[in-house]
Amino acid sequence: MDMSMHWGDFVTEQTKSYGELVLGVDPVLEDIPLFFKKADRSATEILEKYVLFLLDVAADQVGFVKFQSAFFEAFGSKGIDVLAQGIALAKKRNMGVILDAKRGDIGTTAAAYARAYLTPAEAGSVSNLEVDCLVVNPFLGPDTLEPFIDCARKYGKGLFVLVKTSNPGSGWLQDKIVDGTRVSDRIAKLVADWAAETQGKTGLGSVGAVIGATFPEDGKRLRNLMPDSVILAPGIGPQGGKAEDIRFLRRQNSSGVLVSVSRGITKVDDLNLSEEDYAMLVRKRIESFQKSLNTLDR
Ligand SMILES: O=c1ccn([C@@H]2O[C@H](COP(=O)(O)O)[C@@H](O)[C@H]2O)c(=O)[nH]1
Repeated sequence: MDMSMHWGDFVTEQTKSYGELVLGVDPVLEDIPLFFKKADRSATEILEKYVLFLLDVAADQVGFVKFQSAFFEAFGSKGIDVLAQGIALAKKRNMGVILDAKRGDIGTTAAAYARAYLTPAEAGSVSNLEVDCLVVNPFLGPDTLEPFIDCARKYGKGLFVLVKTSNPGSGWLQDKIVDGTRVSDRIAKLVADWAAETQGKTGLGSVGAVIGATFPEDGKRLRNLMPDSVILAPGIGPQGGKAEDIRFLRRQNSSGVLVSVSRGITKVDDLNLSEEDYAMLVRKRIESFQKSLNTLDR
């Protein structure tokens, strides 16, 4: 996404060309096929080859990639270097880059996170981890999200605020009623206000929400509360969500939904398969998820 673009407009454009599926990149060394593991390669060299391979294989099929920061951090500082390389390659391949780092902290620290991930070099950032969109955590309160929203206002960056997460225990706090309102609805209303304030030409705002595909009924209610937001829906595949579960997350005109799938695209049982077979399998899985999403009633 180039610097003059607005996240909501970019999402509209990319989903028209490539559909709603997002390639999730959550690399685990033990799950990487053996053909990457040449004897002279270190763990981070294997990681690098694997991540760049996935991006090359999928680049003409999907409009977005979501990197899960934790899986890179697990490799230490060299893992972060690979993340930076992956971000650079994805941008070069015209993919929108989402970083799932679930950041959130008191204002000054949030401002440092915003500099790390959402501030362009043209605005003085020296970070090589600048992405188009960041997943953020609202637990510390709305004031702590302001530095991120500022980057959305100033640089057109996108945000996904955790509203209703896909994990089985998400209801423990997110479904609780506080002052007569569910916690998730309360966050959704904040997101809706920020989205309305940051709308682009296509009507989608820069501030969106994570809603797990594993809770379709909540999704329906929450989408109504956030009509102008892009929704990121993880949870399809190993977590039990199905393509049809995202139907009610769509808006009427432009879809406004991104469906991220990580293991369901990249994880294989047979680690002995060849490079050609792995590439073919990844492409076939992407096609199959896209077909399920495209054939859902609109
Ligand atoms: O509510 C949430 C928020 C984020 N995630 C992230 O999405 C992927 C899911 O991986 P799969 O292999 O497709 O299950 C992972 O990076 C999570 O951290 C989520 O699952 N749920």
